[in-house]
Amino acid sequence: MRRRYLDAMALVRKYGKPDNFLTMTCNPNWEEIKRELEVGQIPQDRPDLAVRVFRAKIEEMKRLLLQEGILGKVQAYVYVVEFQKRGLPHAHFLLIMQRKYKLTCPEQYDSIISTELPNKCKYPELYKMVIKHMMHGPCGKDSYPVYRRREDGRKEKVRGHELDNRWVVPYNPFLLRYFNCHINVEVCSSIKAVKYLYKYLYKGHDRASVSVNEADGQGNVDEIKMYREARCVTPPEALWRIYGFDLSKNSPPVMQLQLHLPGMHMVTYEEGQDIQEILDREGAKKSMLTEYFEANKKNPEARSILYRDFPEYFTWQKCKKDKFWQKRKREGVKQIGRIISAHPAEGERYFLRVLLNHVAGATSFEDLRTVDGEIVPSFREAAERREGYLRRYLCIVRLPMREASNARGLWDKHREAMSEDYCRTMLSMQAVQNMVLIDIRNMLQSMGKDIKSYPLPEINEEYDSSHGVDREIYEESIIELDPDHETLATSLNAEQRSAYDEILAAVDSGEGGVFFVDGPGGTGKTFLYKALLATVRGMGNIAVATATSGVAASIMPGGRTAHSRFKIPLTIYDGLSCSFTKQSGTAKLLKEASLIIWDEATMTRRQAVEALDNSMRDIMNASDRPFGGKTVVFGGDFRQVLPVIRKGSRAQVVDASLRRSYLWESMRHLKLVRNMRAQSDPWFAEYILRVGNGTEEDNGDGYIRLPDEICVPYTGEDTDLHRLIEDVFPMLDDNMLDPDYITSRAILSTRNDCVDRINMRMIHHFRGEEMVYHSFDRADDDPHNYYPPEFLNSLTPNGLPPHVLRLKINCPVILLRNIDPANGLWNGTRLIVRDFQKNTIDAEIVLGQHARKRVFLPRIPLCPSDDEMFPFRFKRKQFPIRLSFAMTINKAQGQTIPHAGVYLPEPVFSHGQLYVALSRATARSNIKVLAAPDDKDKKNKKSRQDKTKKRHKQSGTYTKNIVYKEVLTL
Ligand SMILES: Nc1ncnc2c1ncn2[C@@H]1O[C@H](COP(=O)(O)OP(=O)(O)OP(=O)(O)O)[C@@H](O)[C@H]1O
Repeated sequence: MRRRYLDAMALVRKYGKPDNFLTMTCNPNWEEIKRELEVGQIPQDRPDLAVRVFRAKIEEMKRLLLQEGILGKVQAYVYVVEFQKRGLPHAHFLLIMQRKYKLTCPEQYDSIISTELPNKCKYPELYKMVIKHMMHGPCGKDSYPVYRRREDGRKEKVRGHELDNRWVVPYNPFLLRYFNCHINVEVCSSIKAVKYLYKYLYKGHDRASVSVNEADGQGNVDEIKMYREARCVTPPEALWRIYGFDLSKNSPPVMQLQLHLPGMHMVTYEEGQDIQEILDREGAKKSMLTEYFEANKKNPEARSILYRDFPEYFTWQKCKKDKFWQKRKREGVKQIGRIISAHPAEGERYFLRVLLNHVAGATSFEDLRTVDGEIVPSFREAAERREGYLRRYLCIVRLPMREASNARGLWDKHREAMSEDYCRTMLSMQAVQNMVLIDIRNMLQSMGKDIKSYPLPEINEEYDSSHGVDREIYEESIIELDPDHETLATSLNAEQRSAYDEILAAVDSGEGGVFFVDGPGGTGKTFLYKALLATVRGMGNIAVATATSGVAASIMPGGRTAHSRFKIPLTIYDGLSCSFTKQSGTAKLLKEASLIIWDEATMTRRQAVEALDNSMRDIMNASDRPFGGKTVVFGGDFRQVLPVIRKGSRAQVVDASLRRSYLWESMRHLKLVRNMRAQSDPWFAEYILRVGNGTEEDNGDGYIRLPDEICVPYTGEDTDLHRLIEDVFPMLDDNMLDPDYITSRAILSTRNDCVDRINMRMIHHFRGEEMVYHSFDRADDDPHNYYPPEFLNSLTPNGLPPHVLRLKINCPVILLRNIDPANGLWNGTRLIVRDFQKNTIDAEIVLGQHARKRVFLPRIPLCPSDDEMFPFRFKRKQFPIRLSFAMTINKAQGQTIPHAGVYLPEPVFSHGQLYVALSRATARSNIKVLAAPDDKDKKNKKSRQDKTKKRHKQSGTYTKNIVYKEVLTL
């Protein structure tokens, strides 16, 4: 079964790119079947009779689709007949059309798929069938286009409810009329939806028959035979006939509708014309769009018509003196409008188009930006606010931070608003409610919360497309394969290739193996992981991608942090196990997985890796084999900073590293040496590597010389820091609105207090009004109030936001918690603040695969890690962000910072810090370092003076480099 599913996926990949597929779901009409069988009731003991009739109908449907080509010529197809436990069969089709017959624009969708009540007088039979079969839906999926659903005021009473076009399940009039049963036909443009179609293969239904076919092996239906038999009907003809259009005429013309931001429409003029004259000309300020607004102002009846449908009801009049929309005298004129396209990268113009395509009746640009009576600053925000998704996120999901008991009230109050998007894709009320609840459940789950702790309505699991499959496995199965990644394997270099072959040999043999891919930055570790993931997933197997940090995890498709994926407990000790049970979805996922990847393993404590080993041996019932005999690939670079052990000695730090694990010896070490990153400054790349390896010559005290070009001269004055800031953020005033400028720069330092100092300075200079958010701090187990709030407020533990968070619009921030990994909100995600709400911050993700996404950040209670060792349980309620003009070197590990500054008022204090700080840059020209001579060594003042003297005698700037050579794998 699985094989067939994979074959189907292969077909989709082969023929489906880059556009879309048609999916169909058919349920039998029992009345019809009983009539055909000439029975009043289908005998309980003879369900096969009904199935036989249904099958015959499916055969007929195949004939129409594949031979007659009623929806267009089919390149390849897959169909599944599913027998549910209740005994009701369903048929599902996936059709991949030949290139010429792919549906690429809304007009084409609308010609094949209808989501409207047909004309009752013209097509009375079809009308009845739509009411009977198509007014309730299986369930909504994403990746489908938004079909035309005119709000034409027509309603029908169905099962006691007044329903209008919004309640019509997408259907094809011809097929519905022909078969008189529920047939949902949709266009989908994502592989996700195809996977959805096959979900029951995982669900393990009693019986299912699947057929996967390339039309005739060469990709053609037998056209010659069809031609001879004169049965080939082109799809528009078949459909026009049903619609009653005149076949002799061509399809209706398309009118391009202007699209522009306020005051930015085009004006035509002739060479030599006076600019002022052109601007003063009558009608110069008018465009189709501005006049659409005007028409809406003047004609109340126009307000139910979308801009793109306007040409059907109005004609565009343009003469020398004036421009306007005039009401058509004749109704029923087929004139299709199409709003000129806009690419998402165009930002506001794109969102303006999205709004125009969904909102009818706007009377001005401002009106379009009005949501719930409030004018929002941008079209983007207006478009997003209209999405039920965001409302769900805001309403319930940010609730864990408030009292869960509010949930029911909020649900009742905002249910409709939260359902907007699902209502649009049309479902029964019940289905909409369930889909929304399932979404909320998933969002909560990704934040580690359980919907059951909220007094919300019960979910009917039938509506969950992952129903019956453990969520972990379902999520892995719907990871989209990037076609580009499938070809990576062919471009691996020799070292990568040999690692790739070895790892895959372990996967293929089923014997398993544990590997450590050892390579400094730029040697193509991520490249190798991507190739491995694509190959293993492409074979239909499960590959689990994880990394120690969220930032690294987000680069891999389907990547998760190792802690969340493996459920590694926060408190780490020897002999630890993961906290999932043998029956859990996580255990099943890991058992099924053919490959597990854990990147940046050098940054985690060995006990976390050992916990995974313990649990894997347990779930695989193979106590004598590392990781229970799975293929597990670790990766990392021991030159980078090691796991943080608060106040830990060198021996303790080294002991916590993976290098000291009992697993180390059983790992096969695969070295990557060749730097694959384009190098503009090879000397500097070599230099950094020497710093990391501890082979750069020092002055005898562990101090190494920094290249002169990168140093900001140290004078001991406050102006030094100012200079560093100027170097890293040149002309800040002119550039502060440019997100690329802001996020490609940061100053790194060793300690939080230095970082805070720089951030304070930067935000002070940043233009705009300041918003200050104070945290609520408390000590949970302090009944006698030993720790007053002023004291708690003064604490700045690692990983926690400050008590006083000062922000301005457009300032950069970094997220400190994984609050919604599925939507790119990791610990380490970099964002730009876009607006302030009362209890949320509106921000935009600026880097990585979720870049440009707008998100709302809630205030949440945060606790410091156990390492902080407070004698009480400290809780701070604050937005989980910090300013990120400056950040600690540890936080910068894994971040891309093309223009970095390094501020070392004190020398680095742990292994790998200098290497990590310097290696953020790729050339001497894009890094600046301000390093103070060491004056901390107060114990031996004299020796310090001697050393300083000695250092001063040496020309150039020296700074400390700490390398624990015992962990390196040179
Ligand atoms: N075989 C290859 N062919 C072409 N480009 C490659 C190859 N291997 C790596 N690259 C490119 O080199 C650059 C560095 O690779 P990659 O990001 O995989 O390295 P890395 O070891 O993961 O680095 P880091 O640890 O700094 O993230 C990337 O731009 C990548 O696309």
